[in-house]
Amino acid sequence: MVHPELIGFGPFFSSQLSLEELQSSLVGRAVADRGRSLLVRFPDGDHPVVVPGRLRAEGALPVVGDFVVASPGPARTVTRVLERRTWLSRNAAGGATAEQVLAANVDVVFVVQGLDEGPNPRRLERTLAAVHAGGAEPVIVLTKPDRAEDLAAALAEARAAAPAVEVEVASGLTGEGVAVLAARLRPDRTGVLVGPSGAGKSTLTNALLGREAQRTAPVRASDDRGVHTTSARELFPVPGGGALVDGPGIRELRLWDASGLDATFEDLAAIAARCRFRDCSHGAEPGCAVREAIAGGRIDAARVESHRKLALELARQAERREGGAARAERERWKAVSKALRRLSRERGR
Ligand SMILES: Nc1nc2c(ncn2[C@@H]2O[C@H](COP(=O)(O)OP(=O)(O)OP(=O)(O)O)[C@@H](O)[C@H]2O)c(=O)[nH]1
Ligand SMILES: [Zn+2]
Repeated sequence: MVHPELIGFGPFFSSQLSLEELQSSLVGRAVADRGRSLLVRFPDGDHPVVVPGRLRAEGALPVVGDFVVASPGPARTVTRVLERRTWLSRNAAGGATAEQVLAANVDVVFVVQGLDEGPNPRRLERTLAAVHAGGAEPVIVLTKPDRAEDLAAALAEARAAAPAVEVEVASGLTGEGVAVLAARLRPDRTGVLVGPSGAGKSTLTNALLGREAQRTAPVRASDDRGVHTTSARELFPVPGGGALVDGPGIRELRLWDASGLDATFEDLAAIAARCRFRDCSHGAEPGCAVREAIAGGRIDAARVESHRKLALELARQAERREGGAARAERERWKAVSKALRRLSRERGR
């Protein structure tokens, strides 16, 4: 049995399932996450599911976009979260260095910036690095073209910050470019819009979903408290194909891992490969190809500086994280040696 109602369900996921699971109605996709409750779309309809504490302990909590397997029965319980193909994550708010996955199995991330403020290359680089880290395809979307002082210059600036990323111009107000973005979600890809407050994400989302402009989308599903409006991350089918994840908390992505950095700075990496020293800091070392490229106007000094800052930030994060892991390991060994001492005391008695 195929699952046409499970947008984005394909071979990557079906190969993780047994034949029985595939034929059951117990495979679904999480479509709404309200913090404490999770709504899952199954072939036989939407059901709120129970998420066992075991998954929390394993750090495998399902989020919007995840494909899950549930146990049968009136209260469906998630027994398994399928391996994610991609994800969108940020550091948990509040500065703790814990990763928070905002949405799973996202194919395309629209990185939105408003042309009233102009593209912000440094912010673009930071966001793109976070997107690349989760494996999704980024697309830069410049909104409010009517507010641009110089549209061509703005486009050039955005392209320079992300040589390998497509740049689109779109407006949810006039409808310009909306069809182009919608086409990127067909036939059944999952997209998400990220970007600073006021950039035009809600306006674009409404245009893509073909719904009335509104600040908060009413949640159509109901739970035991009845239909209500809430701030949840939610997956909406897009007319014409695909889906869009919408909801709070997807504003400013903070970096999580370094794997996205190289993809964002491919041009710099290519130049740095020609530095005489492999660990060149592009400071005072002789034979530095990067300094040469800056002097020759082939790369922007601000872009090199941005890369240096992001790399440093990642190194600090990694250090903090490893510090935490080392502490946990010490505690574990303390507990083990204490238990051993107790054991040997008891034996000695
Ligand atoms: N001039 C102009 N204004 C636009 C355009 N698109 C959106 N806006 C306006 O920009 C303002 C912010 O748009 P939103 O869609 O609410 O922005 P947002 O990114 O969702 O903001 P948050 O919800 O705070 O994250 C609104 O007043 C929109 O009407 C556009 O193409 N041109
Ligand atoms: Zn160098």
